Amino acid sequence: MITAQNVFIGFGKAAKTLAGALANRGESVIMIEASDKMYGGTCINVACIPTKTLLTSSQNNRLGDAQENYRSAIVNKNDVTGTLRSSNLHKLSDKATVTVLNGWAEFEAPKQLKVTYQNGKVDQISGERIFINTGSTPIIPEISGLATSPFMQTSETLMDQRRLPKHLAIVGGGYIGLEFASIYANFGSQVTIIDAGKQFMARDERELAMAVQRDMAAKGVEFELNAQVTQVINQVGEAKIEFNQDGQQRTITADTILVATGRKANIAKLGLDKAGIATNQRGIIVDDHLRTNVDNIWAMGDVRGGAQFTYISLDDYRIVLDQLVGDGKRTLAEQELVPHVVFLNTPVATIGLNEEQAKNQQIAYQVGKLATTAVPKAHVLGNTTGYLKVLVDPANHEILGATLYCIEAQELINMISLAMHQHLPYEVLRDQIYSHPTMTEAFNDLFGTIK
Ligand SMILES: Cc1cc2nc3c(=O)[nH]c(=O)nc-3n(C[C@H](O)[C@H](O)[C@H](O)COP(=O)(O)OP(=O)(O)OC[C@H]3O[C@@H](n4cnc5c(N)ncnc54)[C@H](O)[C@@H]3O)c2cc1C
Ligand SMILES: NC(=O)c1ccc[n+]([C@@H]2O[C@H](COP(=O)([O-])OP(=O)(O)OC[C@H]3O[C@@H](n4cnc5c(N)ncnc54)[C@H](O)[C@@H]3O)[C@@H](O)[C@H]2O)c1
Repeated sequence: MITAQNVFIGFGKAAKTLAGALANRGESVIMIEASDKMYGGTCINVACIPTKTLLTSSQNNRLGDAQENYRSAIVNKNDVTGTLRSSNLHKLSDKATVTVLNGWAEFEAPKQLKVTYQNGKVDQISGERIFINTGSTPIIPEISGLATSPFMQTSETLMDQRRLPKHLAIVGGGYIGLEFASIYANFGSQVTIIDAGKQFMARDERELAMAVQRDMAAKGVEFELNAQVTQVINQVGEAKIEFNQDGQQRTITADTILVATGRKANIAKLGLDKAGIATNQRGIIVDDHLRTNVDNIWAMGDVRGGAQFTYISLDDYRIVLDQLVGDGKRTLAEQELVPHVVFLNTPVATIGLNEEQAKNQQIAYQVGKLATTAVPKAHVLGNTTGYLKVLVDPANHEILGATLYCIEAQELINMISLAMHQHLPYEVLRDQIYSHPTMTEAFNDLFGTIK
């Protein structure tokens, strides 16, 4: 039996950060990670970092042979993820009180785990505290011929292919679908998004959705909305994808199908029932402090069935650390107002209310709007697509929300988020002295348009 004060299942964002913090306090830590290709977790190995690395490469590689550009981008992406994987491992494994085990963990009892290594060897582990951070996996919809299709890929497997798809059909037009569509269209694939939803970017205001759809279409991305895929027929060299759309049966062919229809919490084969840990259809049930129903067992990150973002997993670490070494006041409530970013050629970043929601909910607001083309730095960067829009409260002048569709929106949104969390009147951002030329200085003019 190997024992430690703190045992972590899964090397995710929350786990690795909390493990490091507890080890720095001299506590003993066991980190159990199923795959030696996943040290550091999903984000750095197969999700956020590789996709954003590929997006950058796809934007830079406009000349030359498309297939060769793609192949070298994959090699570069592997270099980036390999470097981060190694540094993430060493950040923990080099600490005196940390043991990293490479095997599959499952519960045998509330405080007891079994770890099975690749060679079949098994260790028994016990911990005073156990933290579950096992992440999520792609949902593969039950569509005849899809799961067994040799043309089917997930976000993870597609990024390991060194052959550029000729025609990439993406089932699902959410975060992953849109980001991969941008990347692969830039590299030169023909891309078709097939989404079951009636509305494109249903969570966002129509003005934004229409602008994004128009701009992606201009880059060659095709959209099939309100489309229920009924069957995949696998042929030599390509698949036929049949779908129902507005009462009509339609078919397209593609040599690669990316399934991007959401991700589900990784709770299978964890032995949660042996520990008596309660789950629902979304994942492990936790309270506002991320405690499961079993004492001294927490669940953090995607596995707890909340919003699936790395920065949410990181904040989960803060909530748990605060209980262990602080005053325990931090809860999930702080995660209610967070930015969201879709990383496209022109990124989309939103926070709080959009104008449609304010209207529908009859919330009083004033609006400020600026076309990206009015921002000098956008010209310097060579991308003047889009607009910036903010809503403010007419009574106290605080910011109610922002929709930024412009180059560098992923950075700008964090300053708006800060102002919202600090309850600053919008005039603070309007009258700030910003360095020049930057995208941030757009706030002088943007908030100057409030009326
Ligand atoms: C393609 C893609 C792009 C994304 N882009 C972004 C983005 O730009 N920004 C953003 O904020 N979010 C993004 N996300 C979401 C983000 O990646 C996840 O929300 C985040 O990585 C979840 O981290 P986590 O802490 O829950 O655990 P993870 O990082 O998923 O770690 C879980 C770990 O547990 C291990 N594991 C599982 N079961 C066991 C077991 N029984 N025993 C031992 N180990 C186990 C797994 O191997 C894995 O390493 C993206 C996701 C995808 C798929
Ligand atoms: N930039 C980021 O922060 C980022 C990037 C990628 C992924 N992520 C995270 O990963 C999660 C998973 O991403 P995702 O894109 O897989 O999920 P998603 O929930 O964002 O989108 C899923 C899409 O698939 C569609 N869909 C569902 N079933 C379908 C079916 N049978 N046929 C056709 N369409 C179908 C839905 O209508 C929806 O548009 C995201 O929710 C997000 O939390 C974040």
